[in-house]
Amino acid sequence: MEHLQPAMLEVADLYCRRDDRSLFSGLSFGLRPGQVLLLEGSNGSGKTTLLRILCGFREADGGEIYWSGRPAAESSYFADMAYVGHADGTKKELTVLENLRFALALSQPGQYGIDQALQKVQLSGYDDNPVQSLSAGQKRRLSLARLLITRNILWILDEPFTSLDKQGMELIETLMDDHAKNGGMVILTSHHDLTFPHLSLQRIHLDSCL
Ligand SMILES: Nc1ncnc2c1ncn2[C@@H]1O[C@H](COP(=O)(O)OP(=O)(O)OP(=O)(O)O)[C@@H](O)[C@H]1O
Repeated sequence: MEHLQPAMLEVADLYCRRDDRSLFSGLSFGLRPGQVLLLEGSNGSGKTTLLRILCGFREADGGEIYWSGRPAAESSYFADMAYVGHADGTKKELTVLENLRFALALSQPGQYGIDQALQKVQLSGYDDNPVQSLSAGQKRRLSLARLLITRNILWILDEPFTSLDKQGMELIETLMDDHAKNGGMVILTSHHDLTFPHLSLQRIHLDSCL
């Protein structure tokens, strides 16, 4: 029955060039609640660029993005998605707690409260630490806590496993799994192999989208 459910995110015929070089063209895919899409491709193939287009940070050179059947810009798309990129998106001079409160002030509350989220990402006890005193992996965990405390449907994650230890990598897989089971969607790039036994995992290889 799954195929009868319409795609909530529909990307149609997307085209992007950079410095007179086509990065990808004719790129089309759909994503339904509960699905995870892994973007693969060699270095420089355009994975980050595609994610930045999906987040609205950059315009595509052609094509359309639809959310629930409407053009993304005319829908709740930008309120419904959350992005975690290479920069961790936190303010380094503020504490862990201040950063999360700040994120919450800009968004609707999500599934977890701040304390619960910090516990989930194993940052309990770091509430009053300035972000600049955290390790790279702890900063990455904090950016994941931000996803948990705010309401969002689509997670867009650029290399989320970077800087994480084995336990942290398993944690992300669990969080993505839980998010998908709750009807969420995830688009991510990763050079790591993923092992989601239960997830409906789609893969797109950007090297073949020229
Ligand atoms: N700020 C920029 N200005 C000009 N060109 C850029 C810029 N950022 C990326 N590019 C170019 O765009 C192309 C795609 O880069 P992108 O970062 O999207 O690739 P990627 O697939 O994410 O690579 P990686 O696997 O190395 O992270 C590359 O050729 C890169 O040189």
